[in-house]
Amino acid sequence: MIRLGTRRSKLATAQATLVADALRDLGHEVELIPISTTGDADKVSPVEQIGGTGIYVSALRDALLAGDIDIAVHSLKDLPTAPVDGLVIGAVPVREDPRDVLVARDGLTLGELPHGAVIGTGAPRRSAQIEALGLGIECTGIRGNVDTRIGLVTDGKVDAVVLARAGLARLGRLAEVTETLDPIQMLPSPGQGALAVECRADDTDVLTALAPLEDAATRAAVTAERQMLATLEAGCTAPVGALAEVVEGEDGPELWLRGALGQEDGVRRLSANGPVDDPVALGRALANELLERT
Ligand SMILES: NCc1[nH]cc(CCC(=O)O)c1CC(=O)O
Repeated sequence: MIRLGTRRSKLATAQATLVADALRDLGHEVELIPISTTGDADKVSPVEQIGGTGIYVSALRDALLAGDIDIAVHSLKDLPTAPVDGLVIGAVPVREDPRDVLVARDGLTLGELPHGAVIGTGAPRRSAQIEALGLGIECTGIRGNVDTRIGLVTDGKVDAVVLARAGLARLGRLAEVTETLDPIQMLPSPGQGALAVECRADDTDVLTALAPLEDAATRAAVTAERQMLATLEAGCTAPVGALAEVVEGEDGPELWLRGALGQEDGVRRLSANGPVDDPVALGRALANELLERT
């Protein structure tokens, strides 16, 4: 029996169920164990104020280390980049669409929103990239789950919200999307759309069970994105967008990484290519290039 720990939100439960079903298809018995996190208990305070995105994962990690659960399913973008002693990401399954989407009133796109329109988003990465478009669109901080955020548009509290396409896909709510944002304008959060299945580093049975869920291309991409973030975090606190993809280069597959760094006077964007088997070097190099030009 594999005990799978999950947050209680609809999205977390949907993601946990995806992993549980994949493991059951492989012949394993899986039990879902819901766990409450600080991020779920306080849905009002800005995430930065109550400890950053790590608030969503620390309770799950504690349960893993205590042996109360065997695996934890996280949205990779919510997982802090610092490794935890005794834990590893046992599998990174194939990624959903990593892009952000707009859910706007009256079916509007970003380009159709009027000057002075208000977009609800609590993510500095999203507001920095929207403001850099120079459209006179304002961003206002919001929190809450996907239902709450879409409800703000339906109730006329904001003109639009920006959400991860992957979350809406997993909740069966893609019909609400009014525009999928091109990464040229809106680079997603490092790891967005990907899941991390975390387990104890010495749990060989579980590591063996998780191996078939692994997608090598997704692992390479998110490793580059997260290394870029980790290197930038050491050098600044500005908002970061990143997206890596395995593309067909002249000499076979290579990794293409795009990065965005929010600055006071706009958003700096750069990209770089590198070998698929060294995503860490690529992420570090692009981060250093972004920092050098700061
Ligand atoms: N910050 C919360 C969060 N964490 C993961 C997702 C969506 C799923 C994903 O990106 O994998 C979301 C919601 C959102 O940003 O719209």
